[in-house]
Amino acid sequence: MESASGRTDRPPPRDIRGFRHYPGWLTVDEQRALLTDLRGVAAAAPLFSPVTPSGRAMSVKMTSAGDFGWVSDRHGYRYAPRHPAGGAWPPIPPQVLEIWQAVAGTTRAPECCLVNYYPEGARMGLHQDRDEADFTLPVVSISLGDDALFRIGNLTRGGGTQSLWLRSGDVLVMGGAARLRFHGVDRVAFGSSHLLPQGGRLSLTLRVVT
Ligand SMILES: O=C(O)CCC(=O)C(=O)O
Ligand SMILES: [Fe+2]
Repeated sequence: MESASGRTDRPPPRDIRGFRHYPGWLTVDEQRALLTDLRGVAAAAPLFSPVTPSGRAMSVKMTSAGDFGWVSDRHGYRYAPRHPAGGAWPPIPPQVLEIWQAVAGTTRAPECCLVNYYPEGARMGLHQDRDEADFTLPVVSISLGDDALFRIGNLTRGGGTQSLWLRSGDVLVMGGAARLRFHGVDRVAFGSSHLLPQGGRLSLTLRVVT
């Protein structure tokens, strides 16, 4: 079937512990177009360094698009209708919505597109995404820029894990019975991609929040 953007050769997914990995979903031209859209998002809603409830600064910088953005501070983790600086979040770019529609398997639209920027040395510890109201709906991630070593664990903390490299243009669907699996980013191979002039990695994660 032809996708909305006209490309007919989208790759089939690979199953890893119930997560669906689509290597090379986006062409390089599509990645560049997406990056242009994200510059617009970051201009309207600047990247910030979230602080965990325990007071530690996260190594990842974040912002969001959509009706809600994900924020973290001394008061905890939550979805918020406004950027910490007070403004509304910009709309989710149409190209991002198209990707969701192609892979998410739901008629609901995402309400949050969390944008994570991983500068050199940044990582994200193993965690579950459980601030959303309905775990029957997936979280979809899109990777841009440097390669990331992504680790998938279990439905509870501990136990064996499995890792894969997420590369620029890859899409990952975290849904179904795997929706609450622990996952994280152990490291980013800084300089492995030339997509971002300053290096580093961007991940977009799309979520239905309410
Ligand atoms: O950067 C990634 O690929 C994963 C991000 C993630 O797990 C999250 O934002 O909850
Ligand atoms: Fe996550």
